[in-house]
Amino acid sequence: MLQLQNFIGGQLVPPAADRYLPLLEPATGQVFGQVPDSDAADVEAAVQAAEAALPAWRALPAEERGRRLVRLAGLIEENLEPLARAESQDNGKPLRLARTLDIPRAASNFAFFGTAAGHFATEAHVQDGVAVNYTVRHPLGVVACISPWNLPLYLFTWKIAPALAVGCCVVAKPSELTPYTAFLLSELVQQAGLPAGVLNIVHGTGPRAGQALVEHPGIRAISFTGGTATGAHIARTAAPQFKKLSLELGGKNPNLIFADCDLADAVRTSVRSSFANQGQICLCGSRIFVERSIYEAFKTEFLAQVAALTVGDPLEEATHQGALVSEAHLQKVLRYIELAHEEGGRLLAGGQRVYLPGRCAGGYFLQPTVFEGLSPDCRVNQEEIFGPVVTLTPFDTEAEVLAWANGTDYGLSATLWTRDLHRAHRLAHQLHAGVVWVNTWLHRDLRTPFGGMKNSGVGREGGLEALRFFTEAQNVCLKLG
Ligand SMILES: NC(=O)C1=CN([C@@H]2O[C@H](COP(=O)(O)OP(=O)(O)OC[C@H]3O[C@@H](n4cnc5c(N)ncnc54)[C@H](O)[C@@H]3O)[C@@H](O)[C@H]2O)C=CC1
Ligand SMILES: O=C(O)/C=C/C=C(\O)C(=O)O
Repeated sequence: MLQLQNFIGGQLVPPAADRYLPLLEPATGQVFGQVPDSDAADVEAAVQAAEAALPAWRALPAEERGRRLVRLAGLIEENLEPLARAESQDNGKPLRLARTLDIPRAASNFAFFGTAAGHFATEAHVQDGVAVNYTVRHPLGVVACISPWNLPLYLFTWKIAPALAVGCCVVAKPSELTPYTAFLLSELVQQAGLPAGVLNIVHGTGPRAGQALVEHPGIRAISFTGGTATGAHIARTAAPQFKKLSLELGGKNPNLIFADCDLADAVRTSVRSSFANQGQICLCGSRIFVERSIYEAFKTEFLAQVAALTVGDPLEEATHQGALVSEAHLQKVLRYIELAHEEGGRLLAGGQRVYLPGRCAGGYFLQPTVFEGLSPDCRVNQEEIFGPVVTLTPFDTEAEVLAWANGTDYGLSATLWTRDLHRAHRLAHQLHAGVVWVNTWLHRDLRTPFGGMKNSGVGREGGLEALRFFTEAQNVCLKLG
């Protein structure tokens, strides 16, 4: 049986306590491997390896660090198929999605930040004739990157790449539910010529390995993506040690669909933003507000396209909807479906667990689910479900829909559908969302600031924001004359 290992000091090593957790395939419910159940001893070894590697890594010219990261991007591209298969097996997502989105984006993350390393510049502030101040950005040192299960390699690399690019050494922990591609990355890291200890990967649970990592005094910064409750817990642990924090948390994202939109595009893209990756992307639009004059037309076409989504074996090319990540997560989403009924929602589509025949008989499948008739302030419209469940609500005025869109504790992303440019800008600036898409969704440019307002997070990832996050700014003031 497949047995994953930690990657510490350039070596694949078993966990110190020799304890393992089962690794389940969500599409079948079957165990297909074991993942280390690491603890504080493994974290200690990883931090020590990172500290030992730090002086040489930070001293390398940025272009040279960048070259190694670009090489790693190339190796990921060369291994697209095995990585995509591993991601699909581990997470339950359609193989097609892993092949076209997750793994290519993991390669882009390294290529982008590898290249960015050589373009990263600092500021100078000249006080005419008096002094010149210039900023030096020192790598923070050893940092922790903790990532979730929904986009495993995509988000794991999104954090690691900028940290390595600026000269930090990393101890990274992927989700214990989806560690397979991070393990495969260990092998590619060696081939890319990253020196031993520059990137260390410790597998295990949040409460044991994750907590030990967050608490470790040698860790100078934590970049975390995951649930809001976990983010709050990490912040409470890290704050007394004055660790720098980047928290990318949950969302309850609105789609605002105006009557003057391109309806066909709005429907097609809203189906994707509702159900891509089984609705398990923090950016998925789960509250769909439609201007009343086109509500029925939108609903009819939306439901027709939802009915055409195939829930099936993630390995099949025809599958649109794979399995949810775990039985526990499926049960959580099913409880929200019950709650939607209790809160007075009318079920328009789905609502049931799917039992597939054959290989996938034990898998965690759910129909794409649509409700209408729920008030904007009910729990289903307020809490992050993180699954294939969306609500439709008609609106009458811009002010009304803006209040509803902003009326949650979250503020990650929002999608506007309108041909009126004035309205698009007016509303975009008033939306409490770190990312606003107009007439598109999940259109990513890796240079842009990425992150959420309110309970959706602290700080921004992407481009210069990420490079700056992993550095300590120092001002040097030189008196002139
Ligand atoms: N980006 C997002 O928006 C995500 C949101 N979620 C939401 O969070 C809910 C809970 O999902 P979980 O799998 O429990 O996500 P989680 O937020 O607990 O897990 C994310 C990562 O944090 C680690 N972790 C957990 N506790 C930790 C701790 N005390 N210290 C350090 N690391 C820790 C986990 O091992 C994993 O690597 C989901 O139902 C979903 O609503 C989950 C994943 C991603
Ligand atoms: O950076 C992106 O393109 C997407 C990020 C998605 C998440 O952070 C998430 O789903 O948790």
